[in-house]
Amino acid sequence: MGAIHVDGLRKSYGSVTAVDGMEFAVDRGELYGFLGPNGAGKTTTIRVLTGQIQPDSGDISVLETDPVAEPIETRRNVGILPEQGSPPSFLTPREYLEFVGEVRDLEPERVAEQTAMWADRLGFESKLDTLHTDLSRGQQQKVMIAQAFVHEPDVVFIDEPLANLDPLVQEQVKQFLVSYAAGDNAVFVSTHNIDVAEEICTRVGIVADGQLVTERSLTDDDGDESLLEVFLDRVEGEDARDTPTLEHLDA
Ligand SMILES: Nc1ncnc2c1ncn2[C@@H]1O[C@H](COP(=O)(O)OP(=O)(O)OP(=O)(O)O)[C@@H](O)[C@H]1O
Repeated sequence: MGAIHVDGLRKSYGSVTAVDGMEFAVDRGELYGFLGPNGAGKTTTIRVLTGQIQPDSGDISVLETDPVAEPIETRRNVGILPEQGSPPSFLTPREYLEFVGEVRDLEPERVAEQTAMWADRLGFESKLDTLHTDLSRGQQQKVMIAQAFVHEPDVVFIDEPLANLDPLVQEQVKQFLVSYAAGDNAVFVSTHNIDVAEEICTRVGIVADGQLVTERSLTDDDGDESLLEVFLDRVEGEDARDTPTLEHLDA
């Protein structure tokens, strides 16, 4: 059984169909890239898989747990770095990571170790006791990365992992994600960044209009086309045909 399994997933918000028959599976050891344009249904899929919202239909499992029937158990097992998430403004990074450790039933010594390790790895030691409200957006993102991994989960869902980070930290985070997946964990990364996906992912699923339109292995020889070419062909090509041109406006 894979780490993540999705079959026939559907989710609408009123009259808007966000996810429309999504299907894929991710194994341990994979760094799976979920690549698609704005509004393709990536965040909605992650929110369903992490038990934050209920789907309309579909068979899904995460580490052999059903996120619909057991949302709390699912969230306990996984790490989540949400899109546009930020740590509570009224806590410091140290306090927030202690809180996360408590919620996740970690020993205080383990949390202290993890906090020191992450602060060192991402360079926020000097900010450990500063309120988040006084940290930059990038510094807050570093704390959010730390909270996703503090309990060393077997599956991690990450929405745009490199947003707001400087190039040096981006490199460190990319290398960390690659090594974390190689340690028999499943890392699921939603992104718009084709270059990053091509650089770090073992496999990529391209999403458009709430469906997986194609998948590509980046470890096996999977054709001559670059990921950008595959993306443009399968996604932008369709959008481009629908995009009104000046000639349409003149007509
Ligand atoms: N809470 C909501 N209420 C109504 N519609 C929503 C809601 N959340 C998302 N949608 C709609 O569902 C569709 C899919 O949105 P979703 O956020 O899953 O896409 P995405 O691929 O993550 O996009 P982006 O890359 O822009 O973050 C979009 O049309 C969006 O407008």
